[in-house]
Amino acid sequence: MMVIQHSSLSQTIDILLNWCADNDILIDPRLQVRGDDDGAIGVYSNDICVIDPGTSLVHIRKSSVLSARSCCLSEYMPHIFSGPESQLTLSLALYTEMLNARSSRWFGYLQSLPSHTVDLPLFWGHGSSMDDTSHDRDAALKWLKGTEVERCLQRQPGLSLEAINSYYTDVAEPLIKQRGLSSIPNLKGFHRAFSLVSSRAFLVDAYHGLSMVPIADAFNHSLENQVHLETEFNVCSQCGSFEECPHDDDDDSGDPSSKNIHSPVNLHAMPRQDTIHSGLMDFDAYYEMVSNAPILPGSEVFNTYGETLTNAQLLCQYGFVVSFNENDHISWDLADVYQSFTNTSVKHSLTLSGLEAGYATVLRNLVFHGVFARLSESSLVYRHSEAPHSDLCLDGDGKISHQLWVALAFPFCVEGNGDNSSQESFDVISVLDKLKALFELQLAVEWQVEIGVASGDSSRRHCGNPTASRLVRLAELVISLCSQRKNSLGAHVSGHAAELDLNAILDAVPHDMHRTRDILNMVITERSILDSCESSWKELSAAVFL
Ligand SMILES: C[S@@+](CC[C@H](N)C(=O)[O-])C[C@H]1O[C@@H](n2cnc3c(N)ncnc32)[C@H](O)[C@@H]1O
Repeated sequence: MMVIQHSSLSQTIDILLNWCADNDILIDPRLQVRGDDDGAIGVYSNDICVIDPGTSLVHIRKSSVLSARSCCLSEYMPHIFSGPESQLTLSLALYTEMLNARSSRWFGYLQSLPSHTVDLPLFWGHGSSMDDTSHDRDAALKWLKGTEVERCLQRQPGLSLEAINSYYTDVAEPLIKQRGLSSIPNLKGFHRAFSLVSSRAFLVDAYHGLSMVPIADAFNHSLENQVHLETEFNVCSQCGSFEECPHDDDDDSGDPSSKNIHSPVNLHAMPRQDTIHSGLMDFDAYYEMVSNAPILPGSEVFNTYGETLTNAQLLCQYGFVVSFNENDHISWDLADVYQSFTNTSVKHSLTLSGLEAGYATVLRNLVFHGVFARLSESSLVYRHSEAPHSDLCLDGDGKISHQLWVALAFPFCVEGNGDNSSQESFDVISVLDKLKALFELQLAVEWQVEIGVASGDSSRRHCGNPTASRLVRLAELVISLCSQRKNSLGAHVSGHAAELDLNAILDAVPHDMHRTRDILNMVITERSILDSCESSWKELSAAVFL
């Protein structure tokens, strides 16, 4: 195993920067790579002037990135570019170089990486029960039940601890032992490599795929960010060529547009100001970190690891959370929604597959039918366009996504369509008409609530109206979905999170139990989102007056 011989973070950074110079990684002199008191690295502006957007600040020679293509065991590795397997393959690539220690051509870079396994929830259940963090880990694991963190962990079965351990035993260890690297491998070391890949890797192009990119990975994350990595993804997947190459003929797709199209990832339409090199430079040989916002003198320069990442996603992949995250939301899948029907008095005759098929059909036809033409007028439903994991969610204000609204309202609107209501075929137009009428009525009632006319003649006109009855049942479902979720938060803990004074519990947790504190803060956020949604729909339901 590699032993770091340096005595301080600044020495580590010096070694890194010397290695960068030797490996043709060019950093604008107005940037400074610096350590902080916690031993972490960040990038800062050390200029006295603002650095303009569109400035190319770091050039990273493509051959300097560490990937399954470039590592010492490359010829024995599959080249997989996406999905869980690409993370495992890159972990193996990184681990082999870590085992090579000083003889690795990335030693100067590797010695600058965190020397411990990044603290991902994935590993919390499997640390030593003897160490002084075990109490914190155990408490955090109990509180994360039913939260978005648990859902994040479950969403990637291919990257569960069991899957990682099996990959190590079945693939990584045998290959490393067979090739006889300088150090003996062990599972703990592989976990560290995996955690570094999870928290630092970039998908750069069709040749290197997921890669460790020195210096690009020294920037910390913020939603208010100033730089991003720019790469040309569509290079030749066999030789990395940006130009025409002999492998072009190997592409038998017959689609000429699939060959060597150089559409950049993260392209910002700004004039480029290359300040590093005044002479001739082969730009195709580099990836670049480019500014996308003004960088103030002396400030830290941030990248974003994803514009839509929630705290649960940040914690699971990168091991940290931010204090206020506007992306935080609560998600369900269709099976959860279906389950909620059976937990209420709402009668329906749908099967889960009927709901899945109906939901998909309705979503495809929504726009043409204008169901949500007046969506912007609603204070309870929002248009959810980004769907990295789930469409069925509540946003940070407790509004439901239009997809969740459809999934919940569909059973009431499909009933009465003959015997097909439990089948996968139904009269689409009739269902869309009912959904539209339902949403229009909801807007009218929302308006009544807003102006304070929650009783009186205007609402009595809903009496006996089947659309009004659907609206009440929809509200019942939303309320039930929220309360079920609240009851499942920290489900193990004596008493449901829904009833506990979570702020008092948080106050009593010592500050060094940061995992428990982070998770409790998330439980508090999730409960307040659910409370807010539940109370608005109760108010709406009370205003319908059947
Ligand atoms: C790509 S690295 C960034 C460089 C890193 N600070 C280092 O010392 O090498 C990602 C890691 O930096 C830390 N990090 C990045 N952004 C952060 C933020 N906004 N708050 C707290 N930690 C952050 C986390 O530990 C994360 O796993």
